[in-house]
Amino acid sequence: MQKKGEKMSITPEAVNQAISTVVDDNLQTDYVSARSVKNIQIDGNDVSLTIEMGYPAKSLHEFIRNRVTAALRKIDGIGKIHVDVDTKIVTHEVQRGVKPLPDIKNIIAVSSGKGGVGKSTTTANLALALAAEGARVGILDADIYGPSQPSLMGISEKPTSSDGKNMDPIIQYGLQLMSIGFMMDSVQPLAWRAPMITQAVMQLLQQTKWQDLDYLLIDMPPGTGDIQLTLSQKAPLTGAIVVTTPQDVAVLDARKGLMMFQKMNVDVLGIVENMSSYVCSHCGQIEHIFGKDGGKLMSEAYGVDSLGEIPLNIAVREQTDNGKPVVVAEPDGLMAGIFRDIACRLAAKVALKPKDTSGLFPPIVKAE
Ligand SMILES: Nc1ncnc2c1ncn2[C@@H]1O[C@H](COP(=O)(O)OP(=O)(O)OP(=O)(O)O)[C@@H](O)[C@H]1O
Repeated sequence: MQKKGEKMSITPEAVNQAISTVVDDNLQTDYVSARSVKNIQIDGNDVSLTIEMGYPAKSLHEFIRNRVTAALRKIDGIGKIHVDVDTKIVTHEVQRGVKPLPDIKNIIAVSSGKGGVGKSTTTANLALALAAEGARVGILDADIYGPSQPSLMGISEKPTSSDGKNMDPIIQYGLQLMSIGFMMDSVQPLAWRAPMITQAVMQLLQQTKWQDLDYLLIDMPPGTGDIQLTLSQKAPLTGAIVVTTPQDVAVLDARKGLMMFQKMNVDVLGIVENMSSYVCSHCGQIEHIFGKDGGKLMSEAYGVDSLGEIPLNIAVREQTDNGKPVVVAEPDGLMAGIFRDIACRLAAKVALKPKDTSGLFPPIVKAE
C-alpha cells in the first residue's frame, strides 16, 4: 500500500502494458509487439517516450501521439506525459541469393498480369503518397513495352551524368526517377531480346546514382515472361505487389504473376485492385463495371493481403495524362487519401518483414 505523501513511481512494465493496448491499423499489431516503443524515461510519475514508426506515416503522427497518450493516461497516478512520434525506415530482407543495394533500402516490384490495368498509374501515385508521408522514394520504370513514367510525371528532359559513369536520376515532385524509355527510341524495343532488356534494366538499377532511397518502386513490364522472371531473380526485391482489375481474365493473369513471385521466393506484399468500382459523379451511385471483389477473392484464395481498392475516377486519368498524378494534383482529395492508405499499408507490410542482416557478417573466406 502506498503511504500518504509517498511519491509513487510508474514502472516501465506499466507503460508497456498500457501501450500494448494500442493497435496500429496498418501494422495490425500493437506498438509494443512491433518494437516501436523507444527511449522510455520515467521521472517519478512523469513519463516520456518515443514511438518509432517503421513506415512513413507523417499524416498519422498526431493521431498516434494522441492514442498513445490516452492509453498512458489510464495508468493509475500518472503525471506528465510526453510522447514523440518519429519514423525510422530500415533495410529489410530480400530473396535468398541477392544482396540489397547500398543506396536503396527497399525495392518493391509493381507488377500486373496484363497491360492496361493501371500498374503505372498505381506505381506513380503510390510513390508520391509514400513521399508525401515523409519517405525518400524513387521509381525505376522497367516497362519495356510502354515506359510511361516520364509522361505520367510530366518529364520531357533526358537524364545526364555528372561523373561520366553513372546516370543521375531525374527529380520530379520530390521523387527520383529513371526509365528504360530514356535508353531506347520508339522503334527499338521490339528488336531487343529478353537478355538484353534484363541487362539494361539491371544496369539502370545499379548504375543510377540513387540518393539514399527508403523505397524504390519498379514499374515492371506486364505479364510473366523471361524479363520479369530474371528480374525477380536478380534484382534484390524486398517484395512485390500485384495490380489487377476485378475482371475474371485480369485476375486469372494476376494469379500467374503471384505464383511467379512465390516460386522465385519473392515476398508478395499484397494485391491492389484498380478500377474496382465507379462512383457516378451525378448521383453518387456505386457501379461495379468490371465485376466485384476479384482482388479480394484472389487475396483470400492465395493467402495474400489485399492492400486496397482504387475506384475508377476520371480525375485519376485526366491528371496522370496531364503529367501531374492525382496525389500531387489534388493532395487533399479523396483519391489522394485512397492512395495514401494503400501506401501506408504497403510500407507497414515492409516494416513487419525481418531486417536485412547481410551487411552484419563479413564474407567467409577460406583459410590458407
Ligand atoms: N483508377 C483509375 N481511374 C481512371 N483511370 C485510370 C485508373 N487507373 C488507370 N487509369 C487509366 O487507364 C489507362 C491505363 O493505365 P496505366 O497506363 O497505368 O496501365 P498499365 O497497367 O501500366 O498499362 P501498361 O502496362 O500497358 O503500360 C491510363 O489512361 C490511366 O490514366
